[in-house]
Amino acid sequence: MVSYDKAIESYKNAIATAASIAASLMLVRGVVNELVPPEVRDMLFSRLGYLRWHTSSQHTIIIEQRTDGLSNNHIYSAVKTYLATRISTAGQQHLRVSSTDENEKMLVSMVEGGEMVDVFDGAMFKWCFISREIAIRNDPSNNSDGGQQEVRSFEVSFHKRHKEKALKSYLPFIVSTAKAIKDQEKSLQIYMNQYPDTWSPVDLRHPSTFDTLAMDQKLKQSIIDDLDRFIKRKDYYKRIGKAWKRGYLLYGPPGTGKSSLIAAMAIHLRFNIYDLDLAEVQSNSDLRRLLIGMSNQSIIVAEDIDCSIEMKQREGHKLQSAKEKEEEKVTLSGLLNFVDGLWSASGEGRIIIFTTNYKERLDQALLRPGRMDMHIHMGYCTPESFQILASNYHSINYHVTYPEIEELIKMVMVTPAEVAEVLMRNDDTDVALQDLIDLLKSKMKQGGEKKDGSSGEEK
Ligand SMILES: Nc1ncnc2c1ncn2[C@@H]1O[C@H](COP(=O)(O)OP(=O)(O)OP(=O)(O)O)[C@@H](O)[C@H]1O
Ligand SMILES: [Mg+2]
Repeated sequence: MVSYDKAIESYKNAIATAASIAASLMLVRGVVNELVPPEVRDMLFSRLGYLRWHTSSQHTIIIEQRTDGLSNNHIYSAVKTYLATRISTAGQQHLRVSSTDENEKMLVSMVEGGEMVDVFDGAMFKWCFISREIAIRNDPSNNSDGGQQEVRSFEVSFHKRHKEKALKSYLPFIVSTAKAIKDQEKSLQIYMNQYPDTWSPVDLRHPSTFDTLAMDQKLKQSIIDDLDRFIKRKDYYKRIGKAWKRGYLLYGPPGTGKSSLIAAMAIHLRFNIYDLDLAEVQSNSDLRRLLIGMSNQSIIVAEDIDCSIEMKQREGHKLQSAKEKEEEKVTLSGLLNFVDGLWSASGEGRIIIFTTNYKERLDQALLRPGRMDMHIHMGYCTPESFQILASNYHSINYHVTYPEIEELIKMVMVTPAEVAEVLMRNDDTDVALQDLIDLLKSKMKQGGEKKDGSSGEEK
């Protein structure tokens, strides 16, 4: 009984001592604020922060915006990006919202002194955003005449038993998540070549993604799988000593989505597109310079290859001098040979895509196995692709006119571009679908029937 009372007593004393320490710390802070110069004050408070670290079960990590007062701390920017996705708008009284340009997404962040809690792997992390003014020392040598500088930092507190987790898992997780977010937001570029050998970029604003692409679902999935497999195989290509590249030949009538598929592939991979206009390339040496000027992890596209260039066999040119070869007009096989030679050394993933409206016009040398890894046929609209287009443009999954439209689509040669155009022309779904029926019927009358009623494949 006695020992119990004693324990209570000493517990009360401990609380009283803690309270008086806290009171004196506050007092100290007040006095210090009044009397002590700012530089010393900052040092003192950081010592008090240090004290707090050791006397409580909470640990704190401070992530300052600048590492040595100058260079940006990339963990700080990663934390900012990451927290913007975790912030609960409901729980915050004040939030800051910003955006760097009109097309950028809004970034939500905490205001000074704001706090939020994030849970990672069962551990609780309390974040606080701090902004302090610190005095800049007089330094005549670099024209600095003192004044104040704003120092921003994030502080994250957690129970000391999570220290390992914080440093070894949580912070690395934040950095990699932020990188993935940035990669996703980074605007892709499409480069076009200009005579003789320069690339000029514009932002890729093509809205096409695999979700909005109207094509056979199985074929779509097999393309996505092929791209994903390719991206994972860097080491495999290195081991077998082959250039880490993959070639796709897209063929089909105009308006069936070949260019849309290329945009969807670029967006899926987050690769830039180099749209190579071969008619602008005068010689192999220009082509070589263009290929060298491409950035890593990109897609090179040559559209309408049946019209733009001859596919000449190079075997007939064996007696040429090296100079003659460089000056020679560009051929597709020359392009493919260059690509093999240049890219096997660089070890970076590249995709090469050729498109044509007339596969049968292409030289057999391009079609033989091993030249282009995958031949993809983009065909006329099928009931399945019609449904994707209707859902894209009118957000519907069914309508009373579907059976009639689908029957007609099975019989008529209509491209997804034609269907898309009619659906887009009218906001009223009933009217748009009726217009489509009219179009299909008039095509039918003009003899635009498919030879094979069900496949939707171009013959
Ligand atoms: N399969 C499709 N899925 C979704 N939209 C499509 C599809 N095909 C065509 N479109 C629509 O039609 C427009 C033109 O299509 P796109 O430029 O992709 O056709 P293409 O096959 O490249 O034609 P071309 O042979 O004339 O270059 C696209 O911007 C898109 O709006
Ligand atoms: Mg096209």
